[in-house]
Amino acid sequence: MPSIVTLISGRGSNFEAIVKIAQKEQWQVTFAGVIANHSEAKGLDFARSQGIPAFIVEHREHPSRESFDAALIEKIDALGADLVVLAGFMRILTPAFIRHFEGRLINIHPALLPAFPGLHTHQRALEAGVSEHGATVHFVTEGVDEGPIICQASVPVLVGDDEKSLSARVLAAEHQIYPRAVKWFLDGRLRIDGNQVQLQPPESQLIKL
Ligand SMILES: Nc1nc2c(c(=O)[nH]1)N[C@@H](CN(C=O)c1ccc(C(=O)N[C@@H](CCC(=O)O)C(=O)O)cc1)CN2
Ligand SMILES: NCC(=O)N[C@@H]1O[C@H](COP(=O)([O-])[O-])[C@@H](O)[C@H]1O
Repeated sequence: MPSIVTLISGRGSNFEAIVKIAQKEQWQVTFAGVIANHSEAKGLDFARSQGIPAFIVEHREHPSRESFDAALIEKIDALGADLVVLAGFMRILTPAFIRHFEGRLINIHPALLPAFPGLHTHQRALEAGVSEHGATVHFVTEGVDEGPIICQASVPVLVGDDEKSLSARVLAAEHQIYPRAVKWFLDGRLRIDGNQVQLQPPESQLIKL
């Protein structure tokens, strides 16, 4: 049975959405563990409530990114991961980490990449005056938020939106598309052809909500 290790930094709502749909649809998958980069990550509480092993690898206790990432690799390998899911994980990962998990490391980004890579995407979208925003699931590569796109969903930016209202609308979209992308991976439907992700059998990778 394939196993997933999830990395979080905060509330872990994407992780929760994946676990709940996996339970509802009775996926054949093991959630081998959740790892947070600091102890205040509330998503650890949800993991514990579900009997999913929860761990903290405190990035502030490491002298370098390389040291932190090496500790992450050791923990993830000890748990066993066919897929590593970044879910609100807020640390840039080193080339060594990327190489170690290449092709089985995914992330959800709160924007329609390639628009708005990095942080503070909702505020930046509002400041840019875009009429649509959204979320992207992608394979993770050394470059930040540059990896091959697996799927996306768009949401409207409404008159009167602020960062709170827009982020909530995007987050609701994330909770729909991330579980879909994880299941595609688990079902062996994703192939990377150069920088393009091919889904077999084909279906739209721009998900209608
Ligand atoms: N090598 C890669 N690492 C990560 C990627 C990636 O595509 N390549 N995706 C990110 C997730 N992410 C956006 O989706 C993201 C997370 C964090 C940052 C960032 O600047 N982090 C700062 C610390 C910020 C903080 O602690 O609040 C940092 O690491 O110095 C940018 C983008 C996950 N990693
Ligand atoms: N660059 C990474 C990033 O900004 N991730 C974003 O963190 C939020 C909290 O996720 P969570 O509720 O799953 O913890 C989500 O919107 C996710 O897209």
